Amino acid sequence: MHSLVSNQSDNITVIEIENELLKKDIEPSYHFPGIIGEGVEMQKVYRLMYKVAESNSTVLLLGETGTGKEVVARGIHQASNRKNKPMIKVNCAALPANLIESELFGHERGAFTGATDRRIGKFELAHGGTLFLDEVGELPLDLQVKLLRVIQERELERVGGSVTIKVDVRIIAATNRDLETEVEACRFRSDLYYRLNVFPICLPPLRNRIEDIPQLASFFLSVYSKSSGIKVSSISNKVLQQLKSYLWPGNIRQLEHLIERSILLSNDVVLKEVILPANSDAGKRDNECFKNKTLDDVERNHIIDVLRRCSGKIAGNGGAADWLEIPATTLHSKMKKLKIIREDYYENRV
Ligand SMILES: Nc1ncnc2c1ncn2[C@@H]1O[C@H](COP(=O)(O)OP(=O)(O)OP(=O)(O)O)[C@@H](O)[C@H]1O
Repeated sequence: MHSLVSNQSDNITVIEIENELLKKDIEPSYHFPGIIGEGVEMQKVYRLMYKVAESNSTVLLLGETGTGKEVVARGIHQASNRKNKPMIKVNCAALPANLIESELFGHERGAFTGATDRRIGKFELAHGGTLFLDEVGELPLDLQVKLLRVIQERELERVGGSVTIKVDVRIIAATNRDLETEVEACRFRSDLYYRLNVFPICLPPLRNRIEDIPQLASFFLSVYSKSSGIKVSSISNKVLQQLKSYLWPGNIRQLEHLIERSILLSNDVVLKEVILPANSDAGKRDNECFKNKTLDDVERNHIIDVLRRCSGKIAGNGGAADWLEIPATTLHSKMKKLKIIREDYYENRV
């Protein structure tokens, strides 16, 4: 009897492996509305977005400034079951340290001088939806502790309040810092880093996806031609060549602004001239955030997170396999392959 069961599960595994191989041959190309770029680097990003969107897992978006982290955060939110609830954005770098706490968690009337009314914080506003923590690497250390608690417990108290409020929020965080370096330098708490780094997605710099430049440039051309009322409908080959050989330290944002400016200066329906600054060494840096982030790393982190949320339950109703929508046998083989052991996901909470 025992060998029959194990043979059956072996057969299932073989069929699944064959299916996986077949799927690889017909890997679909993904598309997210409003996100331009069909090249191979963005296909990798879309694939990860697609895989994570419908889960509740925390996503960490990494990439240089202007690479589209906010655009991707919105894409994930729109593709999730939370799309009819708000996505609330907090820019952790834009607020003075003393205001971020009440911005995130809200405050009660009289909590501090100037708190003349009760204020609902962004966590509560995002209830049922998504909270986008932009520039999370800039968060002061004392607030990192408070954020960690809300992420772990999904509950908070408003500043000056004593009532505990439960929140159902999906977190997407973004940073252009190398958080591992920040952790080593003791500027970012390692426990918060591990909580956020559940499903990292690295956005490629524009210089690594030059195949997308013509499409992005035409997209911005049509947007800004329309909004400015100046008819410029195509781009000369010479300009396209220039755009492709530039290193784009400011990434897509820089390309967008360049096209906007060039339209205003153009007096032809074909864009024949753009004024690009000289390439600097800053743009030549390798994209650090790709370091040690293979698809296996991403998959491993995601499985561990799901296992934690399912309190270590693998099979059956409410188990991790159920959540991941794969057979328990597949999950077992993935765990074996990715060397996931009980200690990775079973926490002894005090
Ligand atoms: N794939 C894309 N398709 C269309 N527009 C894009 C894309 N990626 C980025 N953009 C545009 O480029 C600009 C910068 O994008 P975004 O703000 O998402 O970048 P970011 O990585 O969050 O930047 P920062 O780190 O500076 O906050 C925005 O105007 C956005 O609309």
